Amino acid sequence: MIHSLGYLRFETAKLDEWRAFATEVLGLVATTGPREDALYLRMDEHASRFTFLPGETDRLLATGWEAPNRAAFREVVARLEAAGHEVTPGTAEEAVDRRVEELAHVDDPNGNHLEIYYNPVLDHSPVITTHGQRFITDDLGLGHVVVSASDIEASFTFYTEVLGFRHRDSMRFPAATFGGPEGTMNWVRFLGCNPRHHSLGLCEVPMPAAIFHFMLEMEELDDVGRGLDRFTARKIPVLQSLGRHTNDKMVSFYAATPGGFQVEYGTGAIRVDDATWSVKEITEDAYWGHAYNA
Ligand SMILES: Cc1ccc(O)c(O)c1CC[C@@H]1C(=O)CC[C@]2(C)C(=O)CC[C@@H]12
Ligand SMILES: [Fe+2]
Repeated sequence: MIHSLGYLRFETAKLDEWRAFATEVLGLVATTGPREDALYLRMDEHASRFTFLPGETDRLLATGWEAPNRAAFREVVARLEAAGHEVTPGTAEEAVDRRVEELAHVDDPNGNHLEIYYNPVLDHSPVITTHGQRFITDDLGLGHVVVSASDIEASFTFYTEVLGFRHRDSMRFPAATFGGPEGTMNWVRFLGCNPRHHSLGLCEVPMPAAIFHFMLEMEELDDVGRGLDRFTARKIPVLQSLGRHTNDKMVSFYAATPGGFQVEYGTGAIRVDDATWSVKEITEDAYWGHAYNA
């Protein structure tokens, strides 16, 4: 139903900081786009995977979810409407700005804004990343994103039953980590829509729509190690040290972005076959590493 996480759109009060961070530290490729005042970033042949619009605040404006074709796009819209969600058609101008054929807007039950689209425009010029790393994208989408879900049951139903995401696994964490009551546990649930283990994480926290992190996956461990060196050299806080996740087996670290949320920079994740996958509860975030450096 949904093919992949296609793009992320942000508002930022720190556009110049984001431009330097995204290109020099993350290694994304700055490109031009319909708006002169926006920052567009490429990872692959998609014309833009990340768009930053200048504004007053730093926040995620939309997760862009790609439908594989027109029929699938129409079906997703119909399913959303049948389930009682308010779907707003994107305008022709919005489609030009996102460089897709058509899009629709909808909010998830916790206020995170989604754009569903199909037929993205490609840019066939070579993707020359700043540090020569290759991002693993294409049919797996740009990576993954973890968002807040104050009512995680409602969001879980929305993404799995309406949009067709598959539950891959979950983990409990102390609610007190994010200001919840002492002694109770909350869920983080990992959902996929293609062989990438998760394209979306839902984090049960008593807060409004928000992004925790986005993840970029690279081909080589050296790409991640060199990335870690760049964060260290610039004294950008690394908030969780290098480690290997117990669910998708990714080796990654987490660091601060100019937006106040985090980036996960990793490699080596497994691919999932829905025919044989079975849902699990993991009890540790990592086999080793991922130490919190608060
Ligand atoms: C546990 C885990 C597995 C794979 C991932 O790609 C991944 O990001 C995580 C951690 C998810 C999650 C988070 O992003 C917000 C803070 C959370 C809820 C914690 O406090 C523990 C797990 C963390
Ligand atoms: Fe993650």
